[in-house]
Amino acid sequence: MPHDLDVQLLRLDPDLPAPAYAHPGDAGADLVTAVDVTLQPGERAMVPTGVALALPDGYVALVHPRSGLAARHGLSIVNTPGTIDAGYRGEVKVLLVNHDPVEPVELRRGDRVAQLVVQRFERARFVEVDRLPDSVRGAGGYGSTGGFSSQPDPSEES
Ligand SMILES: O=c1ccn([C@H]2C[C@H](O)[C@@H](COP(=O)(O)OP(=O)(O)OP(=O)(O)O)O2)c(=O)[nH]1
Ligand SMILES: [Mg+2]
Repeated sequence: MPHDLDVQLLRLDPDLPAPAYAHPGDAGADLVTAVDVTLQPGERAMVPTGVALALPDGYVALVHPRSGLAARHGLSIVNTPGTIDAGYRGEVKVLLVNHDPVEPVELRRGDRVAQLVVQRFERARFVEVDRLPDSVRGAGGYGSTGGFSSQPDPSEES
């Protein structure tokens, strides 16, 4: 079990719950929307969560979608995962989007709309070189290893 990290939290909207983990061992603490919002198909909206944080140096909080809402309603986050920098002191906001092609998504103040994953990160020192070391993958990417095995590549059909 990871140790608990103290993260300073300011409740800007004291009637709303603080971010909370639903189960022991969960990676994401649920965030709620502070406002009612209805998203039409394809529509996006930036919703406030009623909280601000001061993360310790060397940590980041990532705003992830909730899979249940994604599966049931097509609700996701435009910039998933959103990045909350350690130095950010403003309100945590969630840029929601309704991916359902037909149904609107209706959210009420207090609904859990996203989850916050707090992680350590490394800060890179970018060391410029004239040539990168060889690797097995090389420059291959973007599907270079093939696609779905159930769908044969038409160029290989006889
Ligand atoms: O989902 C998000 C993403 C970002 N932020 C806040 C915290 C973050 O520290 C700040 C800046 O985010 P980011 O660096 O992703 O956006 P940017 O477009 O690069 O803005 P900036 O120029 O302020 O860095 O906005 C949120 O509240 N929610
Ligand atoms: Mg930025």
